[in-house]
Formats: sequence, C-alpha cells, structure tokens
Amino acid sequence: MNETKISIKAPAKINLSLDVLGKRADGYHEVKMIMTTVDLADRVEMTLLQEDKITIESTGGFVPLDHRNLAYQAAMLLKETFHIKKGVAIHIDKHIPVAAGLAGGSSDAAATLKGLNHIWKLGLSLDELAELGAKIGSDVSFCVYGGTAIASGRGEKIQHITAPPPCWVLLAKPPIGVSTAEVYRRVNMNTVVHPDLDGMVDAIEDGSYKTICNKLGNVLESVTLALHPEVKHLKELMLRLGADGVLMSGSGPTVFGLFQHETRANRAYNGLRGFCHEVFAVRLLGEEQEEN
Ligand SMILES: C[C@@](CO)(OP(=O)(O)O)[C@H](O)COP(=O)(O)OP(=O)(O)OC[C@H]1O[C@@H](n2ccc(N)nc2=O)[C@H](O)[C@@H]1O
Ligand SMILES: Nc1ncnc2c1ncn2[C@@H]1O[C@H](COP(=O)(O)OP(=O)(O)O)[C@@H](O)[C@H]1O
Repeated sequence: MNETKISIKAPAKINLSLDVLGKRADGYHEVKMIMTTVDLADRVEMTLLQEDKITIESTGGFVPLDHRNLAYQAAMLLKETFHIKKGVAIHIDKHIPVAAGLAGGSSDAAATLKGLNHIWKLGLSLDELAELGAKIGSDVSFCVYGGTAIASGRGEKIQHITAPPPCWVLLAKPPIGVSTAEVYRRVNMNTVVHPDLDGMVDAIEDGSYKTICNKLGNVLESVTLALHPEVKHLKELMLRLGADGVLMSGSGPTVFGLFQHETRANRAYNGLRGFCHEVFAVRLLGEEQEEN
C-alpha cells in the first residue's frame, strides 16, 4: 500500500538536570543534561504532494509558517540531502507552549524527520535521523528518540538511560519570552554551581523518586531568574501548592513541579490556573514511544 499521509506525536521534554561545562570555540556551550519526555505533545501530520513544495499550517500557537519553522527546515534538509523532488504539506496541531524551554519546535522537527522518512521511503535509522536533526538544532537529536537520556556535546550526543519512576508533572509557563542564546551568553563559568548530575542518574536508576526530587538542578535557572523574578515566584508558589520538587526547564521560562499523586497534582493545577494562563498537569512519559 502506498501511504500518502502520516501523523506523528511530538512530545515536549523537560531537563531534570542541566549542567554547562564550558564555552566552545564555535559559540555553543558544552553541556551535560538529563532529558525526559512528558505527555504534552504536538501532532504533526504530513501529506505527500506531487508538486515540489513544502507548506506549513499550524493551529493553536504563534509559530512562523515559512522557512523559519523547524518542521519546514527538517523537510528541506531531507529534500536537499536526498535530492527529493516531491513535496509535503505539513500540519502542526500545536499544544506545547512556544519558546518555553520545552523543545516544542525541536520535537516538531524530529516528528517531521520520522514521518517523511516513512512516506518518502528513505529507509533511515533513528541514529541517522538524529544525526541529521543536529543540523537543525541542539535538542532535535534527543527528540528523535524521546524517552530518557543523558545529552552531551552541545546536546546532540545521546546516551539512553532507564526511565524515572512514573509521576505527575505540572508545567506552568509565565507570559514572558526568553532567548535561549541570551541565557547561555549570560552564564558565568566562574560562578556556576554545578548540579549533581551523576547523583541524578543514580537516583533514576535506583527508581528513587524522593532523591530525584532532591537532585533537580539547572545551571541556566539562576540566569533566567535574575532576568525574570516572576519565574522565582512561580517556583515558590508551586512548592507551596505541594510539589515534591520544582525546577525551570531548559532556558525557561516554564517551571515544572513533580508530584507522586494525581489528586495533589490536580489540586495544584487548579491553584495555579488563577496565576498563569498556560498550565498543564501531565504524566512523565520517560520511555521511548511508538511513532504514532
Ligand atoms: C537550553 C536547552 C536545554 O535542553 O533547551 P531549550 O530551553 O531551548 O528548550 C537547549 O540546550 C537549547 O537547544 P536548542 O533550542 O535546540 O538550541 P539551538 O537552536 O541549537 O541554539 C540556540 C542558541 O543557543 C545557544 N546554545 C545552544 C545550545 C548549546 N549547547 N550552547 C549554546 O550556547 C547558542 O547561542 C545557539 O545559537
Ligand atoms: N514548529 C515550531 N514550533 C514552535 N516554535 C517554532 C517552530 N518552528 C520554529 N519555531 C521558533 O523556534 C523558537 C523556539 O521555540 P520552541 O522550540 O518552542 O522553544 P524552546 O527552544 O524554548 O524549547 C521560537 O522562537 C519559535 O518562533
């Protein structure tokens, strides 16, 4: 059967630990991070076009609909690398907040790579797609695999680890914009307090939820907090509402809280909605997902 359409789930990520090891000659930073997927996802639908063009549509969320869209860049990268003369219509059903530290755009790009690999019959492995994805952005390689991993280099070197024990994740994005490039630029390597990333890996492997909550750490957090004090207030509020551990994800501004019990997560969700427009209570996915 010749498939002309495919729909792929594109989940958000959070960083349970994020360390910056130094600045590199190419302008990026050497990082070491523990990333895991959560059940808040966009859906990327791709329809084969015989005409040689890429179109983008998106519902719910303000994203560029041209060559700046990371899904467009993923399609163009495959077209150019493999000399594909066909086109694709990409529809993104957007649920992940934009520019939030949740890698929504990177996950859309990863879903596009996986979907087009299928309908353009390219026969590429996940490793090959992840390597291509790194050309689009540092977080795309992780998003190709999903699950839980240690990401190093500038984020593109992926080592899979076991999933953390199941729990609930409350995500809240304050209505402010944060530039990832600026946050990295403001990291002062002389004063950074490194998180205990190895301790977090051990805690995940031991399945120790309590230690995971105690070991949450992100070097970029203090930078974004200094620029936007409301992120700090959000962290404090989430703790007061009963989170077992709280942290900012990536370069922010989204704050996530971990909860062992659904009832508590829902109570905190209701408490936060009055303060923050974009709030979600979701499960940690942690495991690599089936494509669809
Ligand atoms: C901070 C993190 C943590 O997961 O996530 P987000 O907050 O974006 O979700 C990532 O490192 C972000 O990855 P991504 O958003 O793909 O970044 P890229 O497009 O590759 O880079 C954007 C800019 O951030 C800076 N950058 C990015 C990655 C890195 N290891 N060092 C850097 O210095 C560079 O200035 C680069 O030009
Ligand atoms: N498909 C997409 N979804 C979201 N943002 C996108 C997309 N394509 C390009 N962008 C742009 O990428 C930037 C980063 O968005 P996003 O991936 O959501 O955040 P983050 O890098 O903080 O995790 C935004 O400025 C946005 O305009």
